[in-house]
Parts: sequence; C-alpha cells; structure tokens
Amino acid sequence: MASAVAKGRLLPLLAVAAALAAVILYGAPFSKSLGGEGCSLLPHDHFWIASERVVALGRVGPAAVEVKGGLINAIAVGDYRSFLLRRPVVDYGDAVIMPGLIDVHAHLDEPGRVEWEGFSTGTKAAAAGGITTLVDMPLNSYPSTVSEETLKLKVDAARDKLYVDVGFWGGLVPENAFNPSALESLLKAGVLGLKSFMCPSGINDFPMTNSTHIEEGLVTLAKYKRPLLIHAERIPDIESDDGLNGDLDPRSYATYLKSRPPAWEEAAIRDLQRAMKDTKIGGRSEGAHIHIVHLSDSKTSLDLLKDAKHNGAKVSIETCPHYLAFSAEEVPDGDTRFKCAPPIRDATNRDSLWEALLDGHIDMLSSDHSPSAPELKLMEEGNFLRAWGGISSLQFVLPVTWSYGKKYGISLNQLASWWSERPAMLAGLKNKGAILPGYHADIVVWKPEEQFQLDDGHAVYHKHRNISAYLGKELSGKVLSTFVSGNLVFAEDQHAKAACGAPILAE
Ligand SMILES: NC(=O)NC(NC(N)=O)C(=O)[O-]
Ligand SMILES: [Zn+2]
Ligand SMILES: [Zn+2]
Repeated sequence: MASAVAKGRLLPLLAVAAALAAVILYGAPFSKSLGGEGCSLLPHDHFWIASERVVALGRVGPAAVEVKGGLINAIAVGDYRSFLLRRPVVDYGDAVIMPGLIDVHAHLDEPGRVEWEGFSTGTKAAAAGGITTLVDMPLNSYPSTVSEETLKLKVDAARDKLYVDVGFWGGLVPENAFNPSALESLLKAGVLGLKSFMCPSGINDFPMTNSTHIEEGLVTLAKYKRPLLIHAERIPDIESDDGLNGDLDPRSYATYLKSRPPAWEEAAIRDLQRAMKDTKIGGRSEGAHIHIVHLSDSKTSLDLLKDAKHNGAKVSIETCPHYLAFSAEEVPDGDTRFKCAPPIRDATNRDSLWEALLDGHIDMLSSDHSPSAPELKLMEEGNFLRAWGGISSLQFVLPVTWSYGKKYGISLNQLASWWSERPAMLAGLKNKGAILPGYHADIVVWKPEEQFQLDDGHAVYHKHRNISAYLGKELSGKVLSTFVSGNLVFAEDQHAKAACGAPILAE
C-alpha cells in the first residue's frame, strides 16, 4: 500500500526509515514555533499522531504524521507501529485522521452582537466540531466589516478569544463599491475577500448591492486576486404572485417557501451574467473570482452557473449541510429553527444538490452558521415570516455531512476536498487544507462510525443550543481530537485552557 502512494506522486522523499521498508517518510523544509502556555492539551511541540485511516496524499490508509513546531513535518505511510517505538506518539487506532475543516462562511457576530454568538463560544464550538479555521462574515456584528477601521475593531475584539484560526471577509456595500481606494484600504488591511448581498440582508448597516456595484468591486478585487462572495437572491422585477394570494399562514413552512422561490436565486444569477463574464481571461476583472454562497436551487440557477463555468468564468459554488440534510416536506410548521435564506427546498431539489456536489459542479461546503438571540427566532409564535433567518450548525457540520451523505456514497477524500482543500483555495490560505509536509498541523481526529444522539446530555458549545435545527437528531461521527497549528485544542470534551488560535490577515 505504501509504495502505491509513494510512486512519483507527491513530495520529495527526504528520509526513509531504513530498517522498515514498509514505511515511507515525506519531509518538510521548515518549522514554526508553537503558541504559549495553556494552548495545548498535549505537552509536546514535537510528536507523532497515527492511525489506520489517515486522509493524506490522495488516499486513506495507515500512516503516522509528524508534527513539529506547529507544522506537519513528515508523513510516514504504511505500517507505522514499530517505526514509532520510543517516539512521543498518539495512536488513534482505527479513528480517521483528516485535515481540519475550513468553514468559509460563519457569522460570529462580534463585536456588537455577542449576545448572538461571539468569538469565544463560536470558536469553541468550531474546535469541538473539528473545524480548525473559519472565515467570519462581515455582517451581523456591529459595526459591519466594511472598512479598514471596522476590520480593526473585529481583530481587536477577537484578541485572546480564538480557539481556532479565524480570517475575515469584508463587505462590498454601495458606500464603498464605487470607491476603489476605500476598497483597497480594506483589502490591504487584510480581509481575505469581500462579500455582498443582492437582496436585503436583514442588517441595517449592510445594504444590498446591485450588479453594477458588483462589477465595479470586482475590478479592484482582481488586482488583489481575492474573491467576491455573493448572497445570490434577488427580488425579480416582476414578481409572480403564485400561491402568495389567499390565506397566508405565517406558521406554515409552505408559506415561507413560496415567499422566496427559486426564481429569486435565478434572477440574481441572471443579473450576474456580465460580472461573471468579466472574470474570464481577457475580461475587465480577470483575476477576480465570484463565489456563490449557500446555493439552494439545484435547477435553473445551478444550470446557469454550470454554463458560466463551462464558458470560462471564474466562479465557484458552495452549499450548506442544511440543504443536504433536510427537505421542505419534513420541516414542521412553526419550527423556525429551520428558517434560512434561501430556504430549504423539496426532497427532489436536495437529491439534485447531492448529485451536483458528487459530480463536482458544487465545489465546497460551508456551515452558514447564522445564529441570533433566541427571542428573535420567535420559536413560541412560530412565525416564519418574521423570525430571524439563519441556521445554527457550526459544531455539527462534520457529523451532519457524513451522516446524511452516507446514503449517497460519499468518501472521506470527498469530505476533505469539500471541507478543507477547496475552502482553503477559495480563501487563499496557503499551507492549510491538507495533511502535507510544510502545512499547518490543523487536524481533526474522528470516528465516523460512532453514533450519538444530539440530546440534552450532549455538550454543545454554541452560545444558544436550543435554536439549532439539528438538536434531537441521531448523528454518526464523533470528533475525538482537534489540532490547530499542532496545539491540541479539543479532546475528550475539553478545550485547551488558553485560546491560541490566530487571526488570519491577507498580505
Ligand atoms: N444576515 C444573515 O446572516 N443572513 C444569513 N441568513 C441566512 N442564510 O438565512 C445569510 O447568510 O444570508
Ligand atoms: Zn447569505
Ligand atoms: Zn451567511
């Protein structure tokens, strides 16, 4: 098995344990020092972790991973046990060792709305769920991250509160879209890219943009080679009133579903045709990249995006676990925990989303963790039209993707691609998103087969556990350990004492 992987595939072979022909060792060129006191539950900065199922180098199999100074230093592929005698090693048996998840779409709501989530609880939940990096959305905090100054407020608010690494998206809003120097100062200050809405965002200081704002913003983004993430729903110029006449029961999920039809996603994507074309080689914003967040409509909207990609536009697509796990048919009336925008659609739509993900038309997954204060979910009243829209899911996305994906035959390598490799590329995170020598030792160790009930006895680190639509579900996939830059930040239902995650700022 070892030699099959080694054959000319990847990195230079720096050393081979001569006594053990079965072990192939890949080495890294440099190392970086670890964080300080209390950062890790493991008292070493040089150690090995090993298991029968390491997801690395394009395969899943027995291997040991050497972690040194926060980086992956080497990978010994094959029968590692005798090789590791007398070395500090954690042998995880048949648990899976996989790259940590990178969640490119989470709303942590700090500063300004810590009563919704906050950096501390949000990143503790991430660590407990095997997420090692997340990128925070520019809205739902107050103020929104739309300028150099407001980014500074974010970074200041995050100090000493991060249990995992956190990057930041900035906002593209009408106020800065036609002002390249304002956008440049935001980009120079370190946001990893920008995000905009094509419909009202629900947040006053984050107004929506039209396609002209977007086309202008992309020209500046092209210079920096950073992406624009777009919430692609737009109220069509002529709204059909299908089904929206007659009695509207705001507790009925059908009412909500009809209020945001696939035509909204389609209208936004049609409106983006010119912007997408501009990203092509030779186009006005060549070098820029459009990323469609949380795609729900797997029909015309997806077809239009597939065409754009096929014609050379630089476009990527994400969807979220809730669109893959749930269907409109099963959302109980009045259960506003399931309210999000765009909405969760019918089961046929869900199956087609899975198909598109498996076929590579959808590139990656994200949580779109968007909690609020519980009162705003109006759970007693159950009013879908007035409740806060957003699914609370951060800690659960790995077991959810796995549990609901099993019946579609997903593999561990696909999980690593959708949750680590592709998101790292989107966010421009070099040295993250894979278990490779020289990369950050950002790793999740988990047991896919272990089932658990997400009941009252289960530790949930989100600020508000009861607003999550996943509560009460039986899931498969228990996270044992999470490493961020070699620090064991979560293990056995415990977090490291100190919050040593790093803010990530683009250079
Ligand atoms: N203001 C929000 O957080 N909105 C979010 N809400 C959802 N998805 O329901 C989003 O990402 O659009
Ligand atoms: Zn959105
Ligand atoms: Zn969102």
